[in-house]
Amino acid sequence: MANLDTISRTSVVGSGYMGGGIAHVLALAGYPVALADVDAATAEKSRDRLITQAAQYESLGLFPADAAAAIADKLSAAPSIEHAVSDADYITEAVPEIVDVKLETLRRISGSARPEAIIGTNTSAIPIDELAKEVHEPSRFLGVHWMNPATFIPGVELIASTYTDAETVDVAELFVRSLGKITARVADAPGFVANRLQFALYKEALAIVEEGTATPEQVDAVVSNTFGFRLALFGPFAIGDMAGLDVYKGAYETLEQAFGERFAVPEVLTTLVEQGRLGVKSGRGLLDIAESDKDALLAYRDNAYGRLSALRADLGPAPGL
Ligand SMILES: NC(=O)C1=CN([C@@H]2O[C@H](COP(=O)(O)OP(=O)(O)OC[C@H]3O[C@@H](n4cnc5c(N)ncnc54)[C@H](O)[C@@H]3O)[C@@H](O)[C@H]2O)C=CC1
Ligand SMILES: O=C(O)[C@@H](O)C(=O)[C@H](O)[C@@H](O)CO
Repeated sequence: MANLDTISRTSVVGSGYMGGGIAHVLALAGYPVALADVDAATAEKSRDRLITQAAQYESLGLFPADAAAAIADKLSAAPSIEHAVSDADYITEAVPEIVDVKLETLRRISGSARPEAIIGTNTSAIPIDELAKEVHEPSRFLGVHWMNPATFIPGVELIASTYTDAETVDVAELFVRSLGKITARVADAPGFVANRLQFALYKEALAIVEEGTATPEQVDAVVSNTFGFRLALFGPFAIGDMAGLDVYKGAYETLEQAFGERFAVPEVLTTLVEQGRLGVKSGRGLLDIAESDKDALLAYRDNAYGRLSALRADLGPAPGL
């Protein structure tokens, strides 16, 4: 049975944007965090930066009282990668998204870490199987994809490679959840789920701008105030089931006429509509939402959207955007 008894000391290799945020979360949870970077001086500067940032977050009420002192107590700057990982039980790799840099770093990490130490790479899109080839004892290696900024985004993707031991995934999931994060296990495909979808959207948004349909500012306003607003609370399939898959099918037919194969009506959608599985309005859609939950779900939705609108009104517009 997976448990956290085996994790007491952690290390973050690559103490930049993501590694720094992950180090904040680990330190706030009470774990010693050994920071490593390109050299000792950079690791030391990162430690200073993270303590200063923690004090700022604390003053803003984003971190608990005394967070900066607690983080200062837990963060250390290691003289080397090898030194940082030598006695760590859980190691985060967060060096730049350059395959050769990651492979070399993972070779160094896994060559110096204890064989039972778990190593999680924060890669955005590189298949874990590809990175595993340079990892000594790859059964303890997996993708642990935190989102930017790691401190405040709740979701973390967990990606096992062909070599990852099931126990490793279980312990990593238990650990990341114990840090207050929401984990999702996904298969080892390039971009996993988050970036595969995020970058598909981004490319279509660029096409909209390039063809003159909207400016970048208009695209951002539409997305953040329409379906992006909904995505803060529900995923695309829940949203589709609440909208009505017959409506989705009709919209795809229009888009297919305009844009061709790229927007062809998905076969699964045609099948569901033919079966009368339109979503909440017909009892079932792509998801198995129980009929008995329908009213409560829609009531939850309306309340959540109303409260999210109030929060956004309270926050006001983002400066400069
Ligand atoms: N920035 C983002 O929005 C997100 C990035 N990621 C992924 O996280 C990883 C890190 O990205 P960022 O934090 O944005 O990069 P970053 O550039 O902010 O930080 C990378 C850190 O690694 C250090 N570094 C570079 N080469 C090194 C080496 N050979 N050994 C040790 N340290 C080295 C750098 O000095 C820097 O401190 C990448 O794989 C990236 O794709 C994942 C989610 C979001
Ligand atoms: O957006 C995020 O935080 C993650 O999905 C990422 O990995 C980033 O997109 C990164 O790839 C570039 O910011």
